[in-house]
Amino acid sequence: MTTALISLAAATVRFGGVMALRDIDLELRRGDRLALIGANGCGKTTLLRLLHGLLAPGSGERRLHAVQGRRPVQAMLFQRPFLLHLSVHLNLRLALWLAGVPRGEHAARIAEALHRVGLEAMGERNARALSGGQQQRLALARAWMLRPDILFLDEPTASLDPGSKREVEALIDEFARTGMTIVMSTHNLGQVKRLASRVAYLEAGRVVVDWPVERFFNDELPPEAALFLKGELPWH
Ligand SMILES: Nc1ncnc2c1ncn2[C@@H]1O[C@H](COP(=O)(O)OP(=O)(O)OP(=O)(O)O)[C@@H](O)[C@H]1O
Repeated sequence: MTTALISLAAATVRFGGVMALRDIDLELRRGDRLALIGANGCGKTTLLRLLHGLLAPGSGERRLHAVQGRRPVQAMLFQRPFLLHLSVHLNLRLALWLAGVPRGEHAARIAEALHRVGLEAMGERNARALSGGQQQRLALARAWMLRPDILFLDEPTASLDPGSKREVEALIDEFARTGMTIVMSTHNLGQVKRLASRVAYLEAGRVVVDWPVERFFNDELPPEAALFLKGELPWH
């Protein structure tokens, strides 16, 4: 049986006069690799923030379900990672400290995470002086260290060159294979095919389609979603 991690019921988010999300019913299940797609301003980032709990719905409901009797651990990765002008090690140590991880575990967790993303030689470098791709890998290491059940990613490869994009995609794929549930927004349909198991297409704050990835690319879509796919979205 697939287990629900987060449920949204008739959830609405409004920013002043802007209805960013309307009447969203969505269930995130364990093991999902959910891609959120749609035009600029359709509500993808707002939906990520709502699912993550950074925003509360103005009306409707968000429910977080327990995983083996505990609250699921969540982490979020932004398009441009937020890193401090400190060494790679200190950036990671700070994240562990903020998450309340016992001090005795820090060194091992940091070493494992840096190894996993291939940055083990960079520990003493200033995090802000790393390349864009390295910074995103560091942000993935920081998320990985917290052992999240759910990882939210907001256009994680948008500003990266093709090589760095491939490296970051490979890491996301690897994380998902360990059982991590993934929710990501993207403008790249190739990336959706490579990484997602499920696709939600949004338009003007509504979820128009929420289908398994094979169905999304093979079945007849509602006209507005079909029109969007025919547009000039990149595939690489
Ligand atoms: N903090 C905010 N204050 C006011 N309006 C906001 C805020 N955040 C988002 N919005 C508005 O809500 C709508 C949805 O924005 P959102 O950032 O979720 O879209 P998006 O699909 O992620 O866009 P993009 O593809 O450009 O990143 C837009 O009209 C946006 O201007």
